[in-house]
Amino acid sequence: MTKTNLANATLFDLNTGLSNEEESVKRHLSDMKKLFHDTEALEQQLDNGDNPLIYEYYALDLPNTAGDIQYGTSIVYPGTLNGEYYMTKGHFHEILETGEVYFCLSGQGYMLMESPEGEWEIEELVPGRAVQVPPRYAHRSINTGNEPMVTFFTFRADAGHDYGSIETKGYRKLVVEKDGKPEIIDNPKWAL
Ligand SMILES: O=P(O)(O)OC[C@H]1O[C@](O)(CO)[C@@H](O)[C@@H]1O
Ligand SMILES: [Fe+2]
Repeated sequence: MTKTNLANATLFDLNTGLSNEEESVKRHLSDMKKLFHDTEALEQQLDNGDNPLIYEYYALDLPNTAGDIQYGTSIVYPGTLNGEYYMTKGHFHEILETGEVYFCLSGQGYMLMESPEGEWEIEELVPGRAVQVPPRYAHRSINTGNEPMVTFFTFRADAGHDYGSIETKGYRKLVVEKDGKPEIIDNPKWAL
């Protein structure tokens, strides 16, 4: 029997979601310019020299042939921009028929999902809850709590990321704070 060297393992902190072994990808407010609906409030905050870290995640350097699986953690920090909760950019996969699983380790929020045809889904993320994103659905995680929201994700490693329509049009739905609680509203800026 030959011992191969193909397996991969990474240690993540169960509370923070962070790993000392790898460098995370960090997205600050300045990376989210067209993604929050109140672009004026965003520019104002940046002009005031306030550029908070909105989220970070791991894009591990793993093999990505068909059959390989990518995995990592994602950490969305708490906060709002004029009522819109901090969130990830969100994306489709280049291989559109790709599903993905997120398992919430800590914090609370939602996974907002949308197909190219405009069907949408939303699932709550709380510690211990696993959410399967269906194939073809763009997905964005949204932190509606007061603590960092940590998820573990896994999906086919060759799927790629497609930000095209998200960066130009956004999502059809937004999750905003209303009377201290999350509310789903239509994106006033979304247009065909
Ligand atoms: O592409 P976004 O919206 O910045 O989010 C990145 C997240 O999605 C993933 O790409 C998984 O599809 C992770 O790497 C990460 O958690
Ligand atoms: Fe994804």
